Amino acid sequence: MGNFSRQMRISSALLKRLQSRQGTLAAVNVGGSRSFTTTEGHRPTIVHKRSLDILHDPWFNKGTAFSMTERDRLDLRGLLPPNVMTSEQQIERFMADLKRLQLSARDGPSDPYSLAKWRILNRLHDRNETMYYKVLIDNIEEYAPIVYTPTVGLVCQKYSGLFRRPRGMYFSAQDRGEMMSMVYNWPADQVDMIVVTDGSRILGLGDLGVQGIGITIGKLDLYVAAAGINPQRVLPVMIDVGTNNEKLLEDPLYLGLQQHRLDGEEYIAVIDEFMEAVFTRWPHVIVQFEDFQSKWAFKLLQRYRNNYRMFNDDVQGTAGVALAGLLGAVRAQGRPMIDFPKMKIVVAGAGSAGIGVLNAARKTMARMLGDTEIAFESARSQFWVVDANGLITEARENIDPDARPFARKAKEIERQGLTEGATLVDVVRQVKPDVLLGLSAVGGLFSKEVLEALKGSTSTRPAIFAMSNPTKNAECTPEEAFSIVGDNIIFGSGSPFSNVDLGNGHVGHCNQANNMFLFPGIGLGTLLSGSKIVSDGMLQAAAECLAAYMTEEEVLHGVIYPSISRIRDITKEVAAAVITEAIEEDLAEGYREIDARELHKLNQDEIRTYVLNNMWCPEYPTVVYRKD
Ligand SMILES: NC(=O)c1ccc[n+]([C@@H]2O[C@H](COP(=O)([O-])OP(=O)(O)OC[C@H]3O[C@@H](n4cnc5c(N)ncnc54)[C@H](O)[C@@H]3O)[C@@H](O)[C@H]2O)c1
Ligand SMILES: O=C(O)C[C@H](O)C(=O)O
Ligand SMILES: [Mg+2]
Repeated sequence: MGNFSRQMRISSALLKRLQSRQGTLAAVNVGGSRSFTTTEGHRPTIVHKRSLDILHDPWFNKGTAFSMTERDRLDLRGLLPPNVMTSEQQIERFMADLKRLQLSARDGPSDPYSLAKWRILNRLHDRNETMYYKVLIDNIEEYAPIVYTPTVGLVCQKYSGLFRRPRGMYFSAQDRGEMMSMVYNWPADQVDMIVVTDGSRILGLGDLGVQGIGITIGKLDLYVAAAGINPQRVLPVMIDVGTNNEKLLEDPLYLGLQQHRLDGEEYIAVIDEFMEAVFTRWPHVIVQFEDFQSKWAFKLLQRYRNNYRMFNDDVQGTAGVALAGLLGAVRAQGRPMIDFPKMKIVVAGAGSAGIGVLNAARKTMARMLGDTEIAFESARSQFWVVDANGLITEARENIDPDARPFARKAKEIERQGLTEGATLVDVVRQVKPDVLLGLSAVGGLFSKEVLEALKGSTSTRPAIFAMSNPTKNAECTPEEAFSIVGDNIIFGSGSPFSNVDLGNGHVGHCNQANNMFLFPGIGLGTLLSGSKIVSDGMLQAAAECLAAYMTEEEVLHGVIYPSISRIRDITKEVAAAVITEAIEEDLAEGYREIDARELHKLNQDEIRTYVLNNMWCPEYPTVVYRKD
């Protein structure tokens, strides 16, 4: 017998009658094996479970076909994407995906079987979490590109077809006023890490609406694999406030709310309600904001960062990773780090990521120059920022307030032979920068012409960071960079690429400049320090730890970031640095049985051991049954 024929609906009128007759609150457990005949002549299916237990039970699960009243009755609200589907729609979605399978499995960005691998891993994740994480940790280099960037981008794009079992929670614009109770539908009493998105800017792929949940799952996979956060204490969250992606708005198989995005006060009210709800149920949780469009990324960060344990990965995590790369590029030229304020840096992209990097780099330069206002002002002139409209100058109309501090002055650019809106190639040609850094989400932006222009760099070893994700959005490939600019360059990309064979036994090293080297350690360090906020100092400590991680020899060989196979070790180091800083700033309040006073007594090695001892490892525990 198929699932659908096994399912019988309990009408809400019948439910009320049953409840009043039996004095029970829920539709489950009604009458044991007794059965009632509904007005439609159907008999209800008696279930002895609710919440995730139902979704995980192939006998009773209807997935997205659970009606809203059933979702309320069975404590399922928030555990499914918001769009209720008919069984016909479910089948159509499944069939469309099945038909696409062969094609889909072949269009992985660099690996033709990436989606097929993702499906197999995902099924293991659904069946056996311990085994899944063991596979992931032991083969992180091979499978990070599948569960994380770049394949996760493809997964988000194809989420409608790939969706099987829900993972994580969905809060939608329709849940206003309900979130405080909905959070109790999640089965875990302890949640350490939430990664939340509103799906508005997923990697460089734009607005993917509810399908963006995939990125939060991928980030939390790294939290478990790299930081050893217990997988039973992570929660991926999608806040569905609608989408402005017209294709999804018209797609009958789309799983999210088919309305335009909420904006302004209405939008903020939804995010506020979510924050209040999760921090009420789990006061010690850390919330990582991920892939929010720039318009909201900064505003929400300012709104919450002083009152909640939260940070924005794209703004703050990326800033730290890029900063570590910039310092690495100075070291790779054989110069002391203190020379950093002399670097000329051209940044393409002035969104949440680009501006985050610019602010962090400017502050670091200013600190190195004596931390005065004059130093801060003089650091500004090391940056040239190019966005979709070209070079940003003070002459720009309607300039974004976050970009304004980096707008070049008229006098300066005149001297440099540049004008408002100058093209990237002209800027590179005139400025002859030490570093060209891309966070534009425009694949191929560092064209042959731009790279040719970079050959005129005044640096002995120019650095190119093509940081946009996923692979097809990278501003250039390492092959292009090494072949056009020269063998001596430093190269980093957001998504993984292979090293380049330069001939004569030489290898052009491709670094992965991705925030994955920081966010797991920032989260773990914050958790274990017990700090109530994620301070600028803690973020700076994380970045400096990453910058100092590589040896002199590695850096001189162009290796400025660790390989992903070392991600657990670098994460431990970053977490220890974050804890040390939290202690120094008197923010550390302790974690579980270790209190603030004890934390203060720990030396560096003891802090590292403390971190290691608190990292979850994928080993089977002994399981016993107890009736409670
Ligand atoms: N490697 C990492 O760790 C990392 C971290 C965060 C974000 N990213 C990537 O950075 C990219 C941007 O993210 P965001 O949140 O800042 O996005 P965003 O959409 O807010 O910003 C994109 C910026 O690029 C500019 N841009 C567009 N076309 C351009 C062009 N032709 N020339 C120059 N600039 C152009 C836009 O004007 C805008 O300022 C994404 O691809 C994302 O995946 C990478
Ligand atoms: O997710 C990534 O791989 C990095 C970053 O957070 C991004 O948005 O691109
Ligand atoms: Mg991101």
